[in-house]
This record gives sequence, C-alpha cells and structure tokens, in this order.
Amino acid sequence: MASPRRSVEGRPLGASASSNSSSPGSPAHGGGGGGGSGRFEFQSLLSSRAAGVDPTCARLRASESPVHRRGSFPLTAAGPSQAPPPTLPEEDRMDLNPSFLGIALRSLLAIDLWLSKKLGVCAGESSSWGSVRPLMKLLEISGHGITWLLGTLYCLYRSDSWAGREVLMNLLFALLLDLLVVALIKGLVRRRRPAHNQMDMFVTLSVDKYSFPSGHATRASLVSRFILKHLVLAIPLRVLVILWAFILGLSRVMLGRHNVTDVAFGFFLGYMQYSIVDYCWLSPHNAPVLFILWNQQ
Ligand SMILES: CC(C)=CCC/C(C)=C/CC/C(C)=C/CC/C(C)=C/COP(=O)(O)O
Repeated sequence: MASPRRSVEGRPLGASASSNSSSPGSPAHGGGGGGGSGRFEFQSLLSSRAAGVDPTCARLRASESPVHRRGSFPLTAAGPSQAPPPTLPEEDRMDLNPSFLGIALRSLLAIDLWLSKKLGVCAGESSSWGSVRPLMKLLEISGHGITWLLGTLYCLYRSDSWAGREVLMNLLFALLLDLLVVALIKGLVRRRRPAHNQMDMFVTLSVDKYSFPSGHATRASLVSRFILKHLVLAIPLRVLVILWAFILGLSRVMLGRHNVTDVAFGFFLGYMQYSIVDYCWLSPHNAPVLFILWNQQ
C-alpha cells in the first residue's frame, strides 16, 4: 500500500516536475480537490484513446524509442533484429495498457472527488452552509466511538437482567470489532482525507488522518442494524434510527471529512460487520467466562 504510484516514466508521482506534482489531498493521493494529477492522468488516458492511439501500440512505441533502446541491445554484429526485446517495468506496462475495469475505477474516482467537493458545503465556517456546521459536529459526536463505547459500558453497568446484559455485551463486542476493522483498513489503504477538510475532530486515533472507510458510517450502519434487530421499537422510532444513520453518513461528506465512496463503503462494511456479530453471538452458553466475570463485579 505504501508503494508510490508511478508515472509512465516509472517515476513516483509527486516526486518531480510541475505537471506531475501532487500534494496531500490531491487526487494522486486519493484526496479531494478535484484537480491535480489524478485528473491529469485520467484525461491523458482518455485523450490517447480519443486520438486513436491504441495503448498497446503506445507500449510498443515506447519500447522502440531510443530512450528505451539505449543500453538494451548487446553490442554484437547481429543487429537489433536478433536482440532480445527490451522490456518495461511491470507497473509501467499496466499504466499504458488500461483495462476496462481500470478506466471504470478511474471514472468512479473522478466522479467521487467531484461530487464530494460539491457536497462539502459545511467544510468551513465560510462555506456556503457554514452556519450548519455546529449541528453537523453535534451529529459527529452522536456517532463517535467514545460516545458509543461509554454509553454501552454505562448501560451494561446499570443493567439488571441477563437478557439485557447479553445484548449489551454483544454491542460492546460489535463496537470494538468495528474500531479494529476500520483501523486496519485505514492503515492499509491510507487514503488521505479531502483537501478541504479541517482536522478539528473530537478525539481521534492516529489512523484517523486517513479517510477510507468512514468510521462514523460503519458505526452508524452497524449500530442501527443492531438496534433494529434487538430493540422492540415503534415504527416512528425505527424510521428515526435509519434517518440518523443516513444523515450521519451524509454529514461526513458535508463536513468535508470524507469522500462519498468512503461513506458508501463504510455503510456496506458496517452492515456486513453486523452479520459477523450475529454469527458469533456471545451468550452464557458459548462465552460463560465473560458473563460470570461481569456478574462478579
Ligand atoms: C472503552 C473501551 C472498552 C475501549 C477503548 C478502545 C479504544 C481504543 C477506543 C478509541 C475510541 C476512538 C478515539 C475512536 C475514534 C473514532 C473516530 C474519530 C473515528 C473517525 O471517524 P471517521 O468517520 O472520520 O472515519
């Protein structure tokens, strides 16, 4: 994950000249901004197609160029026709020979960056919806890991029924699992937060400088699925739970904390995590130690 992306010349992007320069938060880093070298790469990819340049031919031409030939042929009388064909490094070949999936992913990334920037209307006090920012930050706290962990621990402490304790114990397990999975993926993917984000979040872990996936979105969908399954609620309250999860996800993009894909994947991941929790459901039968230990306190 940490390996730098490369330009056609095999040079790490962002390591050099003006046209390839990228800053944290630029698309080359997976961040926001909507411009920069991410878009440049995407456009050059399309323009080579539009100009009728087959990427495969581009590869051949590149390999035939004097630059690539230099030093590649042995100095024998046999001439270039009998020499082994020069080869490009693997990653360069992939750049020059994009698959349909590659183009689709790059298009999705471009749309994601554009839409996220458009929706980031509360990213700063001076943004178009800057006055709503305090409300969005309140929502942020409502989905924060600390809020949910402390709330669950408090309810567990106050609970006087075995059934209640069992549900809360599993909610605690779900929250901890979610923190672990999100931290692992953030550390692996290392996608920068959008450039327009202000890093003024309430208590964060070191991996929270990265944005993929949104921890608030995973928690929102995990917790709301959990609540809908294990709490008997009237219909209006059930609708409220779903609305809370949806608005919390949307607020992450509006605050400029995330790109749309971070939140969409976060919702999906949280939903799947609930299935894991349900599958591994802790009960006095399969985890008696946990329940006995808690009961002794
Ligand atoms: C209290 C117990 C039992 C354990 C503590 C475990 C622990 C390490 C808690 C840390 C909680 C914490 C600081 C979570 C960070 C939440 C956060 C800011 C996520 C970022 O969300 P995102 O949507 O911006 O990705």
